[in-house]
Amino acid sequence: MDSRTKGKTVMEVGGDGVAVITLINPPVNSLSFDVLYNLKSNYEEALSRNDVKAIVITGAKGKFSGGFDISGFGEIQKGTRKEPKVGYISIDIITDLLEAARKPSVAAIDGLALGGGLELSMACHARISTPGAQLGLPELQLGVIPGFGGTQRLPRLVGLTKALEMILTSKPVRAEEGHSLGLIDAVVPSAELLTTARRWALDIVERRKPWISSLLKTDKLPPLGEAREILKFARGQTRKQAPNMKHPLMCLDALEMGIVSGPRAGLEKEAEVGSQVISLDTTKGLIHVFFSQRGTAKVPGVTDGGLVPRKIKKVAIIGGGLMGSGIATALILSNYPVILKEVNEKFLEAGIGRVKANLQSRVRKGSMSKEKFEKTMSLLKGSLDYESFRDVDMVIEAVIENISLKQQIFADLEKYCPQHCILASNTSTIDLNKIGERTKSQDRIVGAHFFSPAHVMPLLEIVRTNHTSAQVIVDLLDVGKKIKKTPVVVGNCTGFAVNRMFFPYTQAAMFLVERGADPYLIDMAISKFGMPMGPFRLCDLVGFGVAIATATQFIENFPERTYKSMIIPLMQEDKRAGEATRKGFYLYDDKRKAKPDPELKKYIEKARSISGGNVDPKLVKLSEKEIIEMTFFPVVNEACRVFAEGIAVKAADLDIAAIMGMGFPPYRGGIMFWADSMGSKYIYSRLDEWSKTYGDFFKPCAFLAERASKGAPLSAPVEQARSRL
Ligand SMILES: CCCCCCCCCCC[C@H](O)CC(=O)SCCNC(=O)CCNC(=O)[C@H](O)C(C)(C)COP(=O)(O)OP(=O)(O)OC[C@H]1O[C@@H](n2cnc3c(N)ncnc32)[C@H](O)[C@@H]1OP(=O)(O)O
Ligand SMILES: NC(=O)c1ccc[n+]([C@@H]2O[C@H](COP(=O)([O-])OP(=O)(O)OC[C@H]3O[C@@H](n4cnc5c(N)ncnc54)[C@H](O)[C@@H]3O)[C@@H](O)[C@H]2O)c1
Repeated sequence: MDSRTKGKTVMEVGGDGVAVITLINPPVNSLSFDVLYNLKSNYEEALSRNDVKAIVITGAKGKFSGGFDISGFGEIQKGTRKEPKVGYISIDIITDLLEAARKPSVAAIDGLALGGGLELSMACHARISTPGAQLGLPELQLGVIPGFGGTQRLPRLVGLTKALEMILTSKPVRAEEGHSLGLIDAVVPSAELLTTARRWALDIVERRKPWISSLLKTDKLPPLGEAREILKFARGQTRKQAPNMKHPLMCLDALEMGIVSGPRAGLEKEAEVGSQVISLDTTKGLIHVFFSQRGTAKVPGVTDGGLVPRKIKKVAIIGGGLMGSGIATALILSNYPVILKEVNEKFLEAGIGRVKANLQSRVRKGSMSKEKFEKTMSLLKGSLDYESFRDVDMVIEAVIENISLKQQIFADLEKYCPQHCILASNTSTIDLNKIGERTKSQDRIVGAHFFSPAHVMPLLEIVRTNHTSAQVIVDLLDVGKKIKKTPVVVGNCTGFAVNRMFFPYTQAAMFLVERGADPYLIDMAISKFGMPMGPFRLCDLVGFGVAIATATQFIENFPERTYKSMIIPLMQEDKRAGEATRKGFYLYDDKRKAKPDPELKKYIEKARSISGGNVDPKLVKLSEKEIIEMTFFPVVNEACRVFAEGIAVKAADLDIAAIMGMGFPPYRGGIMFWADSMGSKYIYSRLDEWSKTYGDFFKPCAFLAERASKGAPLSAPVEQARSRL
């Protein structure tokens, strides 16, 4: 393959008169422009050759195609590639050349056909798939729309309601479901895929099988009035679920056009909208997230050294509380045998009970069978001592946040566990060097910081000290992948990346409220911005005990930039400690529904009198934009410090950490990406102004000041920022 080109197709014509065109672009045979243009020329050749009666399209190495090459969107966004004529690929190539051809085509789908891959197959005249293959249109998840005819062909193949479900949720279906939906014509074992597809194609030629153009099908479409009602409902739901995004509604416009005015008009609308969405900010953010998420597992100096992850056959967890039970659940769900250690029978039973409850909730929701439940639970064994730790490959400590207890446990682990065993801690704040102080095993000590609930939250912060070996990090990255977490490797410091970046967020909110802002308006503005909830609702959810413990760590470690508000401690004194006590910043009813509490004012006033601050008329009347800036720019400031200190290797890792650890809206691209969309100069100037009025809590850090002075993006690596001078 030419090193300048990205992928290709190859065509082989058999003695049976079938031309097999294979998509080749490892690792997922994505449809780059090179692949698409090659496909076009192979197709033209096949149509012009007298020895070709029919065509089969397939993908190399067990994968049909993962869709359009996503990096192509980036090239168009950056202007490094000229956009093809609108509709050139979807109408000129896929519809007029391929679907409308005089010779029939069959898609032979192995493994997966996603996005443009599935769309290409839907333009063929039949689809044969291997069992379990993933079929879907996940484009909305990337901020784009199905742009190779998917908005028109999918509803015609599976019906409008199912097509809407597949497109709006971005969730794929398996081949077997695809078969029952009418998306797939036959499911056959991998070894029979090509022969079946060839035979099917010849059967179409010989009229033994129907020659179906998906675009011309109407039998699965509801009557117009009903279709309009279905689309209206879908629009309403979309507005509610994705209020800050335009592209899902634009996608519905294309779908509707096809149903109301016919598939050709629908294709034209899809092409027009497809081209428009590429330049939306939300699309840029989501595409950045796609690549950044895959980039977190690439750690310079660690994963580029050829190290192979060792096999982790058995894991032990110490502490079966909230976190330990969640971590155990995540591990057994991915088939790791787990030993759970607790202090006594009662706590052990409670810990195992929590794991059971986590799994039972899946059984209740129908996502786990009873058999699978029993099998998964059988991987968990309880223990009250370390005897069974003699053959474990990894231990994750998740006992209460107490330094001397953790130090004792690690000293014990060194005695009982084999030499190769990884010694991990789930501590949220304690210095890992201190935890391992009483051992000689510093090279195998690492942080495995899960987020609560650990079996649900997607992020795993892997915390390395200066002594942690690269092998241990590679091993933990592999475990993270197997338990379906996105791992982010960070350095050792108070709060690591996520808690450290987001601590100022709650602090800023407390500051604003003490100076007269309305807490409920702050929560509302932040929810509208796209966070799952505002800072006050979050404090209630986490509980004031945890909030105070975390604040104490930050006050001790970063006193110069911590705002010491008394609101939470004052409420805690009155035994209102958040949602668990049904009272915090909000009041909670039996169904855990939150409502504002007029009594909150009393605590705010008392805290204000303790801090000596006054109500500031400007802060009483903050606009939503100002609320967002005053709460998130301090987060950006701290993220800059984390980046400058090398706690995170790449700014994109902080983007993923913010999205997956804190629920920062992915369509804003993550904290650093979002900050760069506003510019370092602007953020610096706002923080600088507030720090002069309100104190050092807002003071921009040296890194931010430097980048602002150069007009350099915050996310640029140091070298790149210099070169912009
Ligand atoms: C006229 C208008 C403008 C013109 C533009 C042209 C028109 C454009 C119209 C677009 C039409 C089309 O409808 C749009 C699309 O098809 S968008 C793509 C849709 N597909 C997806 O969203 C799938 C994305 N990929 C995945 O979900 C997964 O990668 C997977 C395929 C399920 C495989 O998962 P897994 O095995 O876990 O592997 P990884 O996720 O780690 O991926 C491995 C590497 O492959 C890279 N990758 C994957 N998919 C793509 C892709 N579609 N494009 C480019 N690269 C892809 C991924 O980044 C990994 O790379 P690294 O190894 O380097 O990390
Ligand atoms: N709660 C969170 O949201 C959260 C999030 C991330 C990390 N963490 C960290 O995870 C750790 C555990 O937190 P948690 O919320 O699960 O606490 P928890 O109080 O719910 O559970 C701790 C468990 O450890 C057990 N334990 C204590 N000493 C033990 C010993 N010697 N051997 C075995 N078990 C022992 C206790 O009996 C208790 O069941 C802490 O370090 C915490 O900072 C907590």
